[in-house]
Amino acid sequence: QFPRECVTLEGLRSGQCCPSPFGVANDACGSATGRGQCISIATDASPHGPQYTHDGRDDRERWPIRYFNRTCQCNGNFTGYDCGRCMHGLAGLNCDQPVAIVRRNVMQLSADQKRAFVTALDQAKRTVHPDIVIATRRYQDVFGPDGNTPQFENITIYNYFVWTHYYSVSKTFLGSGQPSFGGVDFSHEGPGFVTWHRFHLLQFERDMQNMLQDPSFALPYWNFAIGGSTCDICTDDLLGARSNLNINSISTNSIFSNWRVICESVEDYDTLGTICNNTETTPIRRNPAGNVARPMVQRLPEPQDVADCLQVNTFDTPPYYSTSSESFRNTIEGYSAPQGNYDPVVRSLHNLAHLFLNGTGGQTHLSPNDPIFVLLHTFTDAIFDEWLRRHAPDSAVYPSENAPIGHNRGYNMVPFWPPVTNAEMFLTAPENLGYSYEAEWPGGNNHHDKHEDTKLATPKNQSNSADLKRLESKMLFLRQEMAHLRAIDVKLMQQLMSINDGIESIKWVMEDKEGLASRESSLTGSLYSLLDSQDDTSSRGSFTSLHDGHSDGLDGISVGSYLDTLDELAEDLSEHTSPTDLDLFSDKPVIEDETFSKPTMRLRVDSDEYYCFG
Ligand SMILES: O=C(O)c1cc2cc(O)c(O)cc2[nH]1
Repeated sequence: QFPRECVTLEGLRSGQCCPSPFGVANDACGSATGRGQCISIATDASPHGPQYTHDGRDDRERWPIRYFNRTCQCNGNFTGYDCGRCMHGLAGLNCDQPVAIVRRNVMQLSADQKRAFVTALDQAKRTVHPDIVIATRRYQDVFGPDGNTPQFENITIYNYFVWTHYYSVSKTFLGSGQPSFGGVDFSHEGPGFVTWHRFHLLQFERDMQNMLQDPSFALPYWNFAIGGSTCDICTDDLLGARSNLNINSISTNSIFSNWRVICESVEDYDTLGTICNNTETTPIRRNPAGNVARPMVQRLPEPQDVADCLQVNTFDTPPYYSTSSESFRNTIEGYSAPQGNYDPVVRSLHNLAHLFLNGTGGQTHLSPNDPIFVLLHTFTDAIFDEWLRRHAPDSAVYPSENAPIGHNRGYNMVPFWPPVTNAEMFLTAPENLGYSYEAEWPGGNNHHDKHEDTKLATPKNQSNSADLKRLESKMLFLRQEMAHLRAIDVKLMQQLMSINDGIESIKWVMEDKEGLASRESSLTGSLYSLLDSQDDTSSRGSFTSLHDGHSDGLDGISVGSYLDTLDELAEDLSEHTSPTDLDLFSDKPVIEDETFSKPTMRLRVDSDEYYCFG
């Protein structure tokens, strides 16, 4: 939640968190190099909805003002709590090199890619976050029992991802002996659901990129809209199969069977007023499709549910809550039916996917402990991004007031640092946030037409389209190869002409030496006739079929013919020249960058065209 260097006594008392990048002393936000400057934090002053009735009692109100009121504002493409990093999708010293981050269907990754992803998650579970520490006490106790010991703790990268979710959904503590207030949720049941989870993933992806030192690392997604009652990603090469010994556990063949959850003691936090920390307790529980008491959550969403949801035109509707009807946000979140109508008994799409998991992943304070959360939310985010692309909404459709606390457009999302508003995540991802999804959606650009075919790509036709993409890139590769071959073609042609020049010189020498009458040059004739013929019976095979509709005019030249020609020339030369004469040429490779200087000549390469070299 806060950079380690800011949670000193001095930092907390000053309310300023403007570190210097790269360990340089006294260069707040890298202002000396123009990276950024330390500014006052703006917070949302608009009224929130009626759900929260305890103003003044919660550290998360007007986030992050209870802890800090000054932060770095970064210039240009710089970002981060100290302006020491590049904005999403950019890399390099000056943050001016684009990096393509493509989030792909996890089922379509190769075995190596799957293994690398699982291994990276496990590394994140064990690696202490290099920059961020978490508060382990509410603000009133954060200076410790003696008032001089800030109550912050290290946390691993993955556990930080879990902790931020827990902190955003936790209840408002109202004092010992009083029940905590549960009518508050800074990341669900409001318009901020999509923007909060989007940033949550972005931050985690960024942490993973830094950990792996790979700026192109991309989180994959789980297309959970496949219907049926099978968790297709619950296999040991991915998120873990079911244990043979315990229906609620993950197979010991999966690395995730070793994971232990954090934030489990929610009753303690709520009664004692404490906060979850990095303490790991019990294994992940998961029993996909196993909630027999609730048959409606025993099946995954259908492909058609996604197609329907994408056609809900309005981003959100009053009261901007889990009771909103005809709201895209409430539909993708899953409190409405996929067609948009609110129905209190319905659980669909995102909510349904959570509840289907039936265990750790189905409880809001715990759910990211199950790494399926990551993939479930990347797919949710992919749907959100597709909705943004299709409907191209004005930023004003995101409510600026009267949404539940934390969900107004200008609210800084809790508990992220540096402050980031919901509005900043309400933008199409490829153009504004530096990542995209490799996903197939129904109907292409048919977003406003309810009558067109809007069937979501099933895993089968998704894999067809991935095959198509692979085929396209193979074709691109082949075209490049062809261009390369054409370049070789030209060089061969040039060398042939040089050889021809040489032959002409030899002829001269021989004629001169032997005083023979001038005769018709069989060699030159041979060269010309061979190039004319483009003979498919060539012993080297013909390359004339290379023509691909992207002609640069050289496609008709046959490399095979040139090589044949060279053979014949060599034969001719051996017949008509002495070894001494051949020595003139023998140290020249057939393909070499440098060409002999040669007179301009026109060379016929097929019946209609002449090419000019010289
Ligand atoms: O009951 C629901 O609808 C429900 C459960 C659940 C768990 C979770 O982690 C979420 O993020 C949402 C959610 N909804």
